[in-house]
Amino acid sequence: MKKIILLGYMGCGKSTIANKLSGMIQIPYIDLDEYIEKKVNLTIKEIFETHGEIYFRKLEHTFFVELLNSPEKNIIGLGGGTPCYANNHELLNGDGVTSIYLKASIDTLFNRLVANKSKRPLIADKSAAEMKEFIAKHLFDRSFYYNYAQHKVSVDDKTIEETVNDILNLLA
Ligand SMILES: Nc1ncnc2c1ncn2[C@@H]1O[C@H](COP(=O)(O)OP(=O)(O)OP(=O)(O)O)[C@@H](O)[C@H]1O
Ligand SMILES: O=C(O)C1=C[C@@H](O)[C@@H](O)[C@H](O)C1
Ligand SMILES: [Mg+2]
Repeated sequence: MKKIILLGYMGCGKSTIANKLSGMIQIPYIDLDEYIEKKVNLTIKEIFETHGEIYFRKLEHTFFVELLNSPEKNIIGLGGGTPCYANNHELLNGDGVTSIYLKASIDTLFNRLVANKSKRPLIADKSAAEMKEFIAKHLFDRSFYYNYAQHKVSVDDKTIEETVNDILNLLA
């Protein structure tokens, strides 16, 4: 089986869905953000604060390529911005990869992120009104890259189990 890559905007459910899927199909899940944090022994927030976003994007590319080149079968959950930098979108169609965009509407993302923004440096200091505007613009810019995924699964108004089932059907 190919490596399964889940991508999409912050809060679309990559970590939640990947964890559930991993348990069901018995393939290990690696979260790229967590992988980077372990490799450099800093949280994402600390990397942004200490070294800035450009440095983070370089790390993100390096470790994404490292994971793709590893021989293990696994599910890789990307960071929300991973496909949008360093030509990472081209890697979504490489040999040995099944890439799936978890597509969420602005409202779904806003509702999930508004109460849970502190670990996400790009939105941590925004008010609710600013966040909605930010998500709308950002999602518009990023959709171009997300659409390079081989498959798209809509997550709006679905339970975790329903989304996982949609993915299992794609993989069948
Ligand atoms: N049906 C659902 N599917 C997935 N996640 C859901 C669902 N309903 C609520 N959530 C919640 O949405 C929030 C965001 O999910 P999660 O952290 O998995 O997103 P993410 O895409 O990994 O975000 P990030 O890119 O910031 O790591 C979590 O609190 C999760 O519990
Ligand atoms: O959307 C983004 O650009 C980000 C999403 C997170 O997963 C982290 O990778 C980081 O906070 C940047
Ligand atoms: Mg996550």
